[in-house]
Amino acid sequence: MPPIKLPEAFEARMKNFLGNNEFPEFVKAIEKDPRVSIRVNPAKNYKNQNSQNPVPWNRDGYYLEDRPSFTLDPLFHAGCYYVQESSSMFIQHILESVQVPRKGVFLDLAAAPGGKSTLLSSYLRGEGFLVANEVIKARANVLKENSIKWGLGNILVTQNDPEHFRDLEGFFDLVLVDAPCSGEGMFRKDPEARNEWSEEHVNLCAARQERIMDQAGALTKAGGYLIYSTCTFNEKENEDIVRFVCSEYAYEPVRIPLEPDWGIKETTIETEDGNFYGYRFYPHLVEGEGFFVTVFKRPNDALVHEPKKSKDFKHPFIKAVGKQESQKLIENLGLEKESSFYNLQDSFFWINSKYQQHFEYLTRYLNIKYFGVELGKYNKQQFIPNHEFAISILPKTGFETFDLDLKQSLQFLRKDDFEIEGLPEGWILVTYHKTPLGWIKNLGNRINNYYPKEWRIRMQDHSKSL
Ligand SMILES: C[S@@+](CC[C@H](N)C(=O)[O-])C[C@H]1O[C@@H](n2cnc3c(N)ncnc32)[C@H](O)[C@@H]1O
Repeated sequence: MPPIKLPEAFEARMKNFLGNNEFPEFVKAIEKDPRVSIRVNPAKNYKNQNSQNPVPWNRDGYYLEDRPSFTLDPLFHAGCYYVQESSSMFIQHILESVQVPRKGVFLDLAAAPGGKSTLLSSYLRGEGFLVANEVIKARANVLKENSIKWGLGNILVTQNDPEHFRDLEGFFDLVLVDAPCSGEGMFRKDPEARNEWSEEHVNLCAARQERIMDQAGALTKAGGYLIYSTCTFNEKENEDIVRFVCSEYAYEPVRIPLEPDWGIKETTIETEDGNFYGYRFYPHLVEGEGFFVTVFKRPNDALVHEPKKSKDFKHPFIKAVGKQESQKLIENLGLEKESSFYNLQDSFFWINSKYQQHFEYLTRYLNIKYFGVELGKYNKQQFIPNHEFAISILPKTGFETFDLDLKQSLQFLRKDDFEIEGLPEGWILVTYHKTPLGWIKNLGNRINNYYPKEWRIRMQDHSKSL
């Protein structure tokens, strides 16, 4: 099939922007196959086979030689890595070079499907807490699934319009807005995006980005950082939005160190408040897709919004678990002392006590889809563990484990029935290469498979996996 033609107006603008020498290189690169890359989850037990091809700006990122069948790799379902194009992984280089404190509360305002949220979650590790928000319901469900698979338990998934954050001015240590955009940088990876492009759509996106940034600009606390990114090339959605933010809010520029051989282009953006910096990723210069990112710092004398501590936590659905019952959970499940528990219906959820106050405060304002780790529930005296608990990085002491081979793992992930000789009776955590996949229960005469129905894999063909 002939490639989908690039929109004429887009071509004319890019030619003007890049110049006659560079433009043909850009077009040639767009017609090539995109480079597939993954970002490994450092909190999971994963032996990466691709360490010879690292992404230069992210120590967890690796290029693959071709596109394997991720669906048929159990470790993909176990959250051992995330398939993410490499330019987006630059966010980690920003966090590390600016040394953004890990102890904070971060917000990813436009988060689905969760590529950048899982990166932020790894950066925060056990120290900080992330609010991953997505306004569109179906996309928020995908974000929830990916947050659960990543497994660190430091994410609060919300489904809100940016406007709903208006009472949280000055609350967050870092706000990331990976804005919905016209997607010019995805013309290679997703050629259909070329058909959806028009000058009007660019203008529409720019107007929406202004609306989002008008809210987002207020949410960063004094000394905190605001990161704005898009996967598009035009200035209306990039540099002009940076100027808009500067016209609305007091921010300071942040310059990010680059290695010349990375091919990333720094642009200087003149604003009323001096020069800011944009980082542009072009497919003919970097091993990645089109991307733009800029970093702002909130002045130290700006607002700091501390969460107010209330004695009794009140929420229409979420209930705090009392001291005695919490102690029982800690002992029975072998969890750390610094654990706080909540009930949603009869299910128990875990969060790290370090961010209990922030979490409880946020529940007043936001529409919550998921938080921490859903552990399971008690049926009489018996604990019924949840899948979310199985694939989290929380310890699962006291449970039997059994390592499946590839065939058995795929049977488990398809939610098929299967038999294994010699298993003890009761709940068993099944693993693949020692990484948890989920629960089975051996009833003696049969084995029940507790893999979530809605996540089961349907692909039968056993072709090349990672
Ligand atoms: C570029 S995508 C985010 C990708 C994500 N950060 C990642 O790395 O996986 C932009 C997201 O913004 C959401 N969005 C659309 N309209 C929005 C709006 N008005 N306000 C906030 N987010 C919006 C889209 O549904 C989409 O999920």
